[in-house]
Amino acid sequence: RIKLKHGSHREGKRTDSVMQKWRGNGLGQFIHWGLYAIPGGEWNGKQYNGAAEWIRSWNGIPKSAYDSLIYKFNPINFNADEWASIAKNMGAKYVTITTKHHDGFCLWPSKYTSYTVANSPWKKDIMKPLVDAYDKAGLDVILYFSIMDWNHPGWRYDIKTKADSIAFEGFKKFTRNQLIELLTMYPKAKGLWFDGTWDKSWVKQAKFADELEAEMRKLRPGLIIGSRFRADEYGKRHFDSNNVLMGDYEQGWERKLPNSIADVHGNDWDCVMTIPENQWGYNKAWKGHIKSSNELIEMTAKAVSLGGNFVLNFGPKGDGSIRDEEKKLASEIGDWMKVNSEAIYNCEYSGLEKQDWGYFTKKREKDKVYLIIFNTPVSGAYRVKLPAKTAIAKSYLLTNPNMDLRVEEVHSNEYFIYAKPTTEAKPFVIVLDTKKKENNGGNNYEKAK
Ligand SMILES: Cc1ccc([C@@H]2N[C@@H](C)[C@@H](O)[C@H]2O)cc1
Repeated sequence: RIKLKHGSHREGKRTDSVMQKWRGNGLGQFIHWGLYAIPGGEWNGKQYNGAAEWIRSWNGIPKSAYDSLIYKFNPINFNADEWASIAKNMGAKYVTITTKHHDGFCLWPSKYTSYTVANSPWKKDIMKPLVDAYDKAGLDVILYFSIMDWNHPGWRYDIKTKADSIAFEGFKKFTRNQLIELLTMYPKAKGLWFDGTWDKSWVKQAKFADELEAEMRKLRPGLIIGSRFRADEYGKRHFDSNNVLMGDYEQGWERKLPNSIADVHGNDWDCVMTIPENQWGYNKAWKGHIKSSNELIEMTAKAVSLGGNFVLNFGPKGDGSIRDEEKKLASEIGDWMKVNSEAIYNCEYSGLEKQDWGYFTKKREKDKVYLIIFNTPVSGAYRVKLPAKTAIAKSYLLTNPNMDLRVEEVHSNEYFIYAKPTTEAKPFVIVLDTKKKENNGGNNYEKAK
């Protein structure tokens, strides 16, 4: 172990109730909204083929033209309650909302820059109605904040000269002021989701960032901050130089999922995911592979089966409305969650060996295991291997708890559960009530002949 002053200050999962609640959320909504939603990936009839929220970085749009989009921000169809109800009906338990993306435009009336909603035709604060609407709908709010800020004159990608260093000191103060401002103006926020922290200029600020994280945690006890915020004094990010997770959960799973429990190193984590291949902000072109609700439900199940949360991104249009394709997916996911969310909420990694038919989840602090079935074997038999001391007390479809399913013990601690797949091509859930095995090792079920 090497001595670190600015490495991780905590090992293992947080056990406090705020983190327990976060851990049990299972499904969240991400919102990417800002000036980039106005061009929507297109400028002067030309398509930007990168991610729409990065259009400012494209040489197809003059930077000054992009920056002047502030004078076009007037989302007449913005309805915070509608966004919150879409998320609630999808079955999301929390939302992560961009307060400021890389372009530096602030969705709140920050005192520390003029590049905010206050100086747009809209004039009003966007964050307050959003935080209040999601809170009223019963969803926790996490604030996304990009450290990298293309609008601030003090931003630098690296610090090479004395002038860079002086400019960046001003930028650091500005950043600290904005973060304290956000936590003060929106005290209901449960956490911060940091982005834009990969450049050398910020990676070199181990001491400053460590002290800033401490200041934020002191101001907001219980605040949830992920592994992406700060690097240690050797520039190590996400995991410090002793390979200990930075922050409260791992934020490395962007548009990808871990494949096995070994990939998550016993940490909390979230996976943030786009519906198209790689568009976070609104893009007029709804092209390439658009994930179906079945795919997104499977990603949610996989994430929860490996002890993480799945956070699905929505990119509202420049006028503040949410596109129909996203609303349709949210309601399809919600239809499934209305029936099956018992296998998602407050569930965790089961410790059981993955089987081909789908994913196991386990209810926290309960002897209840869920089989979320995506691939029905032609045999109609679902294989389950249990630890030696665990027996099956009861097995049934989540949608029909009064009808016991046939269970056959094919070897010791290995069973086939027989169930007819549901008629429509949608995943379904088998529940196992487990119990400790009596010492005679007897099961209630027939032994293999
Ligand atoms: C290379 C790269 C940088 C930043 C991103 C940002 N992180 C996502 C959560 C979005 O905000 C995207 O713009 C994505 C890829």
